[in-house]
Amino acid sequence: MNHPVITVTHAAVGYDGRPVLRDVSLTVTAGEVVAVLGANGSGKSTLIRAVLGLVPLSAGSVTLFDRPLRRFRQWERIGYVPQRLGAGGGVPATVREVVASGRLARRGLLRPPGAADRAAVDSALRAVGLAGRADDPVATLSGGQQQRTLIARALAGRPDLLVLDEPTAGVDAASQEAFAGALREFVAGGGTVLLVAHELGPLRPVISRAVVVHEGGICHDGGVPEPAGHHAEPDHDHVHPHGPDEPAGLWSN
Ligand SMILES: Nc1ncnc2c1ncn2[C@@H]1O[C@H](COP(=O)(O)OP(=O)(O)OP(=O)(O)O)[C@@H](O)[C@H]1O
Repeated sequence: MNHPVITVTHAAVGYDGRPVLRDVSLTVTAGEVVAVLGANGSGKSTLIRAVLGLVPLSAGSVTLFDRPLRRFRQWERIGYVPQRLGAGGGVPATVREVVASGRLARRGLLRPPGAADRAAVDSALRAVGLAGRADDPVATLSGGQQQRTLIARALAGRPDLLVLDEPTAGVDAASQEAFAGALREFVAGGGTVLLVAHELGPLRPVISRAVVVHEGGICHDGGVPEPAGHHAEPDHDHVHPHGPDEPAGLWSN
């Protein structure tokens, strides 16, 4: 089960000549749920966008499912939920329509949806707890429910890898719980996840590994660090040693 899904080797990325990531190496293997953490502007989104080929590397390389990025063609194997699209903005589409659009890469534009498409859409809606809202316009949903709709859209494509940029930022608690359940189910079915997060909340038990981006590099790759401010909690008992490489304020903005 430890087949490499994402391999980033000595990657560097910059915008307009300004370096954001320098010499980043990271491997994500099948079945892992890897959280990318770090302060605002540290380069978390840049890292996952580089993995997907959405920003060019100035050095290093990326492989997806053992294929160099420039030769990777099986995009239907990847579900990507970018950072917040913003409010529905009056989009008249129903929840089911948005989720069904996640099947397009699988079935092609010109073929009408078949039983497999409908089953994938229904199961994705159930996974995120929105089966009861399927026929409602997305614009009538809360921000968290809209975010869940986008996650269901990615799941409906039956990807092998899900890449999510801050899927729970500003999302209500019920949606966070629903999302954690959907992720657990996705991974139980053999999926792999790379996600950017500020706070893990209900996702914490689902995360198998955390990567912390700091000053253009990865300063931690391993267990999920404790959130900043944890020491201030009244029941904190100081039984766990903190690693020497754990930067202060990891979770703060
Ligand atoms: N398209 C772009 N053009 C120029 N600079 C950019 C671009 N995208 C990001 N940056 C800059 O690159 C740096 C890293 O941004 P990035 O969005 O990767 O960080 P992040 O860790 O995901 O931040 P946040 O937690 O705020 O989402 C920031 O200084 C940002 O301003």
